[in-house]
Amino acid sequence: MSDSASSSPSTAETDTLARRGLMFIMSSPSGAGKTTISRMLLEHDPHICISVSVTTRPPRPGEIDGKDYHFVDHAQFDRMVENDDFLEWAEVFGHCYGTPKAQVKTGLKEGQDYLFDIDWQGTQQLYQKLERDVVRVFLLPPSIDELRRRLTGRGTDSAEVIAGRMARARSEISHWDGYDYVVVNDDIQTCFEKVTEILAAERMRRARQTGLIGFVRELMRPEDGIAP
Ligand SMILES: Nc1nc2c(ncn2[C@@H]2O[C@H](COP(=O)(O)OP(=O)(O)O)[C@@H](O)[C@H]2O)c(=O)[nH]1
Ligand SMILES: Nc1ncnc2c1ncn2[C@@H]1O[C@H](COP(=O)(O)OP(=O)(O)O)[C@@H](O)[C@H]1O
Repeated sequence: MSDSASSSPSTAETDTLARRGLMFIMSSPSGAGKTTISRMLLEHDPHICISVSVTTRPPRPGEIDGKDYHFVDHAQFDRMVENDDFLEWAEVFGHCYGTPKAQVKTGLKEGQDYLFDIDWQGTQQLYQKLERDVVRVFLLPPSIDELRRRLTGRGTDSAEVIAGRMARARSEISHWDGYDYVVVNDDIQTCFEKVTEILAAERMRRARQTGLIGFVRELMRPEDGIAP
């Protein structure tokens, strides 16, 4: 190896520079595809994990306790609120949803990224508390008709529940301007690629790359015997 190669930082070093984790929030009107995109991200990216919310909503068929949500009853949820166990919580569609505090705060310091599938109310609360760690992404459906088709096609909700979700869609969409990025989820693969690019760029933000100070100091160190 030449002198210049051994004294300059390698690509491997730059890839593993210490970095503070980020909170990657994805919101959308119900049915626009945030659960689908979240699952794709988690499957393809080993550096991000989901922040599993606590909810009083009953599980849907196929949902697993502890993986999709922590399913609790109202009394348990109220106790967690009283104990200040949540970073944020909100009532959506008549059920309570909350983001547990414990894991995220330590994980961020260790460089762990977290994905949040939460609504606009939770997004505002997290942004107020942890602004510099938060990246806010809003997904839009290509049309209202397509949103209805997706909610119906998902086959998890009754006609009444779907009508309720459709009725709320317009008010949810009205919060699009409280987000850093907005992506129209038309083709699923294209949407996934765009979301992945946002995540990659946000990881490179200077303020998040806590290892840069030492790295740059090393780059600027005068070489032995050569005056600066
Ligand atoms: N504020 C907040 N919202 C949440 C949380 N977990 C889920 N939500 C939101 O609650 C809403 C209903 O979620 P869900 O019942 O899973 O149905 P979905 O709309 O089909 O994903 C969605 O807008 C979620 O983003 C949370 O911890 N906090
Ligand atoms: N780009 C897309 N094109 C077609 N169907 C989609 C697309 N994205 C998601 N879907 C489907 O739409 C339904 C709702 O998606 P989901 O991810 O559950 O939405 P949300 O979590 O926002 O409520 C699911 O059946 C999903 O497979």
